[in-house]
Order: sequence, then structure tokens, then C-alpha cells
Amino acid sequence: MPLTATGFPGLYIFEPVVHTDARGYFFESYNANTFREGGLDIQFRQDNQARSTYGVLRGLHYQLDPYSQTKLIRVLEGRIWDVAVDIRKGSPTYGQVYTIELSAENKKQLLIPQGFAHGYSVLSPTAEVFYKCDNFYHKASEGGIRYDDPSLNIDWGFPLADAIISGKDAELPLLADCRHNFTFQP
Ligand SMILES: Cc1cn([C@H]2C[C@H](O)[C@@H](COP(=O)(O)OP(=O)(O)O[C@H]3O[C@@H](C)C(=O)[C@@H](O)[C@H]3O)O2)c(=O)[nH]c1=O
Repeated sequence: MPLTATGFPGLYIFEPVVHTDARGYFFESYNANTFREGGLDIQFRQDNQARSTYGVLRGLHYQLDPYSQTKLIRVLEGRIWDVAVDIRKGSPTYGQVYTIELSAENKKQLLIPQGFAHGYSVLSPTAEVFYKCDNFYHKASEGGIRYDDPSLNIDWGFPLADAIISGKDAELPLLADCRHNFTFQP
């Protein structure tokens, strides 16, 4: 099974089976049946793609219910440091941070369930990130947490002096001041 548990309930690493031959390689970057066989029946509704340069840090973001999003993150070009924070009240991993390098080379994908805040930083000169979401973008439901919240103490994979951050992200609140209503459903 190409899905690996992370220890955070609902958070999985997906590693596709790569078929290599004289022409190059082929892999199924997404197959709903593979996820269904792993007990994950997700109806993806929106695909997003973003290009960034070294040092760009996006996040941490979430959308409030009923627009919360499961996300399946992968990298088409370059390398990123992907960060997921469990903000589901009652979760055994509430307030904990999961990090993983995703790259075009390692082809790993991170499946992030609803109730997590998500962000990433770019480690390579450029990176092209592609992700599927099971709910539509809804501007009024956007929420976020500051990347440098001291209670999370996140390692972003590079010195924060290098970070390029949007004005919106620089003004996000700390986790303790966030108004969200995510609860853990075992
Ligand atoms: C996220 C999003 C943004 N936009 C618009 C709003 C804005 O004008 C422009 C850039 O938006 P942002 O600055 O929010 O883009 P960005 O900072 O890349 O936002 C993304 O960050 C990562 C970490 C996530 O997890 C995503 O869910 C999403 O929040 O694109 C859409 O039209 N649809 C979308 O789904």
C-alpha cells in the first residue's frame, strides 16, 4: 500500500509506484481507488498550482467549516518543506507540527485532512507546487496562524531571515488567538 501513516490521525504520506523504462518513467499521480482501498474516500473538487522562488514561505492556512479542506500536496518542480499543524480540539496530536520534504525527485505527496493548518517553504531556486482540495476556495472562510508562533516553534527548513512572506501572512494571529471550531472525530 503506497499510503503510510504518520502518527497524526488522518495525515498520510502517499508514495506512488513509479514504472521506469527506457523512455523514462510513468506513475499514477492520483487514483481515487488507491485512496479508497486505504479507507480514504475523498471527493476532490479543486486543483491549485503555485510557483515560488527560494525563501518563499506560504502559510499557515486553513478554511473554516463548512469550507474546510482536505489537501493532497505534491511538487512538480523543485523542493519544498511542507508543514501541517493539527488544530482539531481533542486530537491526540493537537498543537503538534508535522514536517516533510516534498520534491519533484522524491515524488512524495502529503494528504492533510480537514482541521489542519498548512504551509510550506521553498528550498530550491524555484518550486512548482500542485495540490488537490476537497472543498472550494471561500475567501470569507480563510483563517491562518503566524508562521513564527513561538508556541509551535516551527522549523521551516531555512533561516527565517531568508523568508519571503505575504503581507497577509505576516499579520496572521497566533494559534492561541485563532477562532476556529475544528474538533477531532475519531
Ligand atoms: C487559495 C486561493 C487563492 N486564490 C487567490 C487569492 C489571491 O488573490 C491569490 C493568492 O492567494 P494566497 O495569497 O492566499 O495564496 P497562497 O498563500 O498560496 O495560499 C495557499 O497557501 C497554502 C499554504 C495552502 O495551504 C492553500 O490552501 C492556500 O491557502 O489567489 C484563489 O483565487 N483561489 C484559491 O483557492
